[in-house]
Amino acid sequence: MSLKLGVPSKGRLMEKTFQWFADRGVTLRKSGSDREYAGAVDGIDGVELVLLSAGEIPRELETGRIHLGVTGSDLVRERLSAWDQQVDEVARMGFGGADLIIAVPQAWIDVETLDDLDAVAAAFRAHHGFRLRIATKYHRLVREFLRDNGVADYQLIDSQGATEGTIRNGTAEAVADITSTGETLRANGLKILSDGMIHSSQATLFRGRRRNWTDAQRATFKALVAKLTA
Ligand SMILES: Nc1ncnc2c1ncn2[C@@H]1O[C@H](COP(=O)(O)OP(=O)(O)OP(=O)(O)O)[C@@H](O)[C@H]1O
Ligand SMILES: O=P(O)(O)OC[C@H]1O[C@H](OP(=O)(O)OP(=O)(O)O)[C@H](O)[C@@H]1O
Repeated sequence: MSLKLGVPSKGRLMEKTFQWFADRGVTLRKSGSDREYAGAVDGIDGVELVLLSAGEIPRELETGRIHLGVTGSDLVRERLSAWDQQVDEVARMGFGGADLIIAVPQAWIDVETLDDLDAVAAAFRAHHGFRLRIATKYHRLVREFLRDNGVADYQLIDSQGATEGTIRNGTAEAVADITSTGETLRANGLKILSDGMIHSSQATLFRGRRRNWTDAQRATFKALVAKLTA
């Protein structure tokens, strides 16, 4: 059986992933039409390309349905519990960079740090009778980060998109989201807490730690890594 490599099927990560492999002598391409999620690999034998949503790749690595996968380091940490026991990093790829941060309205002039947020959260609850709301799609990472930093008086509101808009819409008081240029934060009148950096993400090639690989798959993996990291 071949070694299965999962890469993002569309969007910002797909093209740069294809380019990264091409620069190292391995050609990945979609076979068939643009909507068909099958692919082909040239430049090395025994590797099969599987096109998947970036968000699904962590789980596919965990279950062993793919052996290698490219996705954001944020998504692996968010989607897998004890991620470093499920996957190994093979290569940080140097693109797809984005920071997962906590931001609050610029108008909150007394709130610059997590300690300030904690104080505001306690006052907020006393005043409103419910906990300050933080909108995010990164539930695991945000909970762990706030727990480790002693912030407890909050609730998470699930937001799968347009997260920065939740404050204007009155459904959250703060957000935890990805930023790259910072434009979305600025446009929504938000500022990042000075110690509010949760994770600095980039596209990364991961290997699943399930070790039920055949000898042929191991040999292919060795040859591929030699090419990619030469
Ligand atoms: N400006 C940005 N905004 C959002 N994500 C970004 C940005 N820059 C890089 N990324 C990274 O891209 C990855 C998310 O990619 P994408 O949205 O295509 O995946 P997805 O969640 O699987 O989406 P979908 O479910 O729509 O396929 C994350 O690792 C994220 O950190
Ligand atoms: O710092 P910036 O360069 O402004 O980028 C950050 C924005 O990009 C992402 O949204 P995306 O475009 O993925 O849409 P989404 O709101 O559906 O997640 C992210 O959720 C932020 O909203």
